[in-house]
Amino acid sequence: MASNKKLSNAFKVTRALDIPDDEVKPVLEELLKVYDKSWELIEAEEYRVLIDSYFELKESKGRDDQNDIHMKDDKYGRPPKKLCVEDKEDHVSSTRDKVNQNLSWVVDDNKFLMNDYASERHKKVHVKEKEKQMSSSGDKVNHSVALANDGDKVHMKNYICEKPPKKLLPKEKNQLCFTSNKVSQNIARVKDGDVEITTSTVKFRGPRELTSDPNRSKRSELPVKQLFSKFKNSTAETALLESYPKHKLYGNGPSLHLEKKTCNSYSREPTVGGTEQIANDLTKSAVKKVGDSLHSLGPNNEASGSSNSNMASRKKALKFSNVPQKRFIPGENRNKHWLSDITKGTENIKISLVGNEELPKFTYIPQNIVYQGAYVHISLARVSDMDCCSSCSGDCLSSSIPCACTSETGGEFAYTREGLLKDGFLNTCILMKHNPEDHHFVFCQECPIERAKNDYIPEDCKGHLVRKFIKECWRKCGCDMTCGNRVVQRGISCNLEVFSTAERKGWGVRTLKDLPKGTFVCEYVGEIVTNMELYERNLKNNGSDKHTYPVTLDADWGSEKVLKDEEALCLDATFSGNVARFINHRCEDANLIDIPVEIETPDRHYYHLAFFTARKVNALEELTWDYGIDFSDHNHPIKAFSCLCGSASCRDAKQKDDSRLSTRLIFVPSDPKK
Ligand SMILES: C[S@@+](CC[C@H](N)C(=O)[O-])C[C@H]1O[C@@H](n2cnc3c(N)ncnc32)[C@H](O)[C@@H]1O
Repeated sequence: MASNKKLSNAFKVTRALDIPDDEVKPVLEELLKVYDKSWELIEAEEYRVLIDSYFELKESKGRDDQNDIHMKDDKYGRPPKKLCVEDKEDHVSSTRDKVNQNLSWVVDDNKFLMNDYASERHKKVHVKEKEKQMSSSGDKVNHSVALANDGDKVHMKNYICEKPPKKLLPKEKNQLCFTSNKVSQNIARVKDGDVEITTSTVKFRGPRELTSDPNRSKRSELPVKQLFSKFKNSTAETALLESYPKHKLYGNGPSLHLEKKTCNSYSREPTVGGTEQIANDLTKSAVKKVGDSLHSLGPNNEASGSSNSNMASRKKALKFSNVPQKRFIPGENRNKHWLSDITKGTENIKISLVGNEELPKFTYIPQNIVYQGAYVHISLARVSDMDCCSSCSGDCLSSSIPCACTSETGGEFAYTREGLLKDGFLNTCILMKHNPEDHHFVFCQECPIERAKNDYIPEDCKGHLVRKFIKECWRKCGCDMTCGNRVVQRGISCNLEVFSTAERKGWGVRTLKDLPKGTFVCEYVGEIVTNMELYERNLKNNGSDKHTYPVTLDADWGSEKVLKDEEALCLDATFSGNVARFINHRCEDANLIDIPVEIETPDRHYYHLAFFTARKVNALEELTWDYGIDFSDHNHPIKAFSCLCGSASCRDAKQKDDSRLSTRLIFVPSDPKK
């Protein structure tokens, strides 16, 4: 359908609700930006997102207007008396642990200590008592951030007024206020003694897209003054976002992540790493030492020396890093969630989450990580010359002679030049998984699974499916990262979304674009635990978790007689994992297949488990894989869920039918007449 037609269809719906076209248009534009021009998501559920977004916008404007009126009531043009500390906490609070991000300045022995619990940074600046006042200037300002001190506390203030005050009034000094979704930015500098302080007045309009400006990190080098003059016509966020080094936004600290919002002026929850982070950094860059009085910062921007408050804030920060940044959810359905990037910037690509399930509680990790007892030994010395292609260069796939890394796949690369898994290889994997023959199973002499259940008299091994491996080039190979035999290690490149499934399976994953057969989607990432550790986790959990997230890396278990505990490994994404932890199960005809991939180590106790499309998958289709569950195994340590996959070959439905049938056969009363 042409866009015009789509536009007029959308207007038809909104007009029916008496919403003028010109008010709908900007909302639509933003949604299209966020959804990468995908109309399907906007059209879904009778334009639900559009309508919700519109009303949310309206609601937030209403709130803003009220704020403005409140401000104007003050005939002295002073900042409001009570500026919603509660609001701030409310907005910043995370949905998971109710941890709030707090940004405040505390005077500690005549020093300013900036506490930023989310980024775990502390700065101490010596300032004389009289230097604790900050003023801002600027005529067209209606939102200010300033510092106020009272007794032993100095707070960051944020208020709205037509002109920022020259001097903070004593009564206002105890107010901590840090909310806003609007207005403009102004930075003014006050020099007193040897300390130069910049105050900022901020106009928040919702963050911009952050990824595309290559000059951003260069700009971040600009001194504050230059920065300000460069951006004096922009909003604070624009200025900061544009000047902010990307690694700081998307770097190690998940909470440093800034996000794009659907609409400029949606009721803005001052978000974790959003508004606060900006103001934090504004202020950090703003407080500039001219003499010797500034405390030196450690390598991680931490103030040298530690204190109890440092420890406390560090603890809070650690807790906080697990928490997904909650975003607005438009409209009446307050249970609906939207996160623009669950990966917190750790993947190549953002992965959004939308839906009304309880928000997931886990830490996003883009790569597997050893929990405790697992033996994963990665070293170049263990990669023999036979196991790599050190004489190759550039892209191994461009050479007419297959390199040593193809030995695992019969002297042929597993991937095509287009980066897809070759049909032949893929079809064999699918066949082996779904129609395994007897010789596709191996049996361990002493199975780690049975051993974990009973150390003394383990039962016989139930068998493990023999798997075909892909082997990718790696560090000891002569080729580079563009090599066509390095697909999984380059990470996710598909546009994925976590969403709530209609079938009550909880969260699921869907693709936002069509995917051809053989596309690498993502790997299953989690904590690398030993089979024994997993067993103990399951015992502790006692089946109370609604959803479970472990996979066993048993593709090579049969090749060794007895595996040590630390070599029998599993991946558990319950507490830490990547997007794959949301992929639901489908019996037999799932559209993804999991394939073992050898990358860093030739020993097969540890390998990667990668998902490839088993057929062409259409945009918005849910992605599924067959967990390989035996629904009739009631002795399994993890109780199988009741399968809602809806597949015609659903094994759970089949075994339930079978058992119903056998029950009926037993209990059907015999006909007395016969
Ligand atoms: C790896 S998680 C998948 C993501 C999960 N739906 C969530 O909300 O986090 C596996 C859990 O999802 C649910 N699940 C997955 N596939 C299912 C299916 N076909 N039918 C019912 N529940 C399913 C089960 O609770 C299972 O323990």
